[in-house]
Amino acid sequence: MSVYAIYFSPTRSTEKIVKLLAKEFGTYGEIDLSKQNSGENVRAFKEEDICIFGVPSYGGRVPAPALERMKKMKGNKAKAVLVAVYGNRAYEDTLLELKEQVDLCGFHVTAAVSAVAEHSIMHQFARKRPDAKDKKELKAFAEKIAHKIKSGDEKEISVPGNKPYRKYNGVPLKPKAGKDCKGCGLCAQVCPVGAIPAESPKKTDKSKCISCMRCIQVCPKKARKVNKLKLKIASMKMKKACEDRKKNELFL
Ligand SMILES: Cc1cc2nc3c(=O)[nH]c(=O)nc-3n(C[C@H](O)[C@H](O)[C@H](O)COP(=O)(O)O)c2cc1C
Repeated sequence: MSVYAIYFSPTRSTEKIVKLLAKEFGTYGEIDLSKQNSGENVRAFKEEDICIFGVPSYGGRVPAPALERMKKMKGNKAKAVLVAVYGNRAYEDTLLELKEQVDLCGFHVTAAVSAVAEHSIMHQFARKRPDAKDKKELKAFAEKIAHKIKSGDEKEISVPGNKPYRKYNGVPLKPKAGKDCKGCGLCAQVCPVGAIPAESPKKTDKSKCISCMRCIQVCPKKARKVNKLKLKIASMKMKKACEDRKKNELFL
């Protein structure tokens, strides 16, 4: 039996949460779907394997590159645990969309989790989450999931979400490099969708950019930013929906 932490996680909150859950099952392998070439190879799993799939919610949906990169996986009835990580607004159809893809790949979905993490665009929402309370709760979720799997309980789960899925057209916040950019190219190397040309990393291809904010997070000079005014307006619009502390949930 092998355990895998499989995640799309541009700013690494999803990665942290998936690993926190995976740790409860012992040692685990990692598949990082944030890497541009990560969907190229066929990956086949065994029935006894446990795969923990984590994605952030983008507009209440699974980020398109994450879905695309899962398509060549062959579940062969391996057990899947789904994790939707969201920035304290809502995750709407994310778990349902993730479940449908994972089902299509031939996994058996045994549990699902929604978990709150600091908003990767508007950091004032869910700041510093997952915090100690979240971590304790997520650990308890993992124990319950492990118990379900160990006991051989194969009960199908249902997750919240509606069809047709919410429309998602991206967010109009595309990071740009300012005068502090030294052209080191680190952002171009790690961009999940190749939106930053390696030969001129000051530029961003807006048609490819998914606004994941990874380039801002990794820039050693803090030279990449989104438009301040647009960010402020977006934050004001989101304030009411994001203010109160949202909860983590377990679906077993
Ligand atoms: C483009 C984009 C769209 C987002 N949409 C939502 C959303 O609809 N609801 C929400 O609660 N959080 C939303 N968030 C916040 C992320 O889901 C959250 O910060 C998550 O932890 C980011 O995961 P990561 O750190 O693994 O990249 C969005 C973030 C980005 C970058």
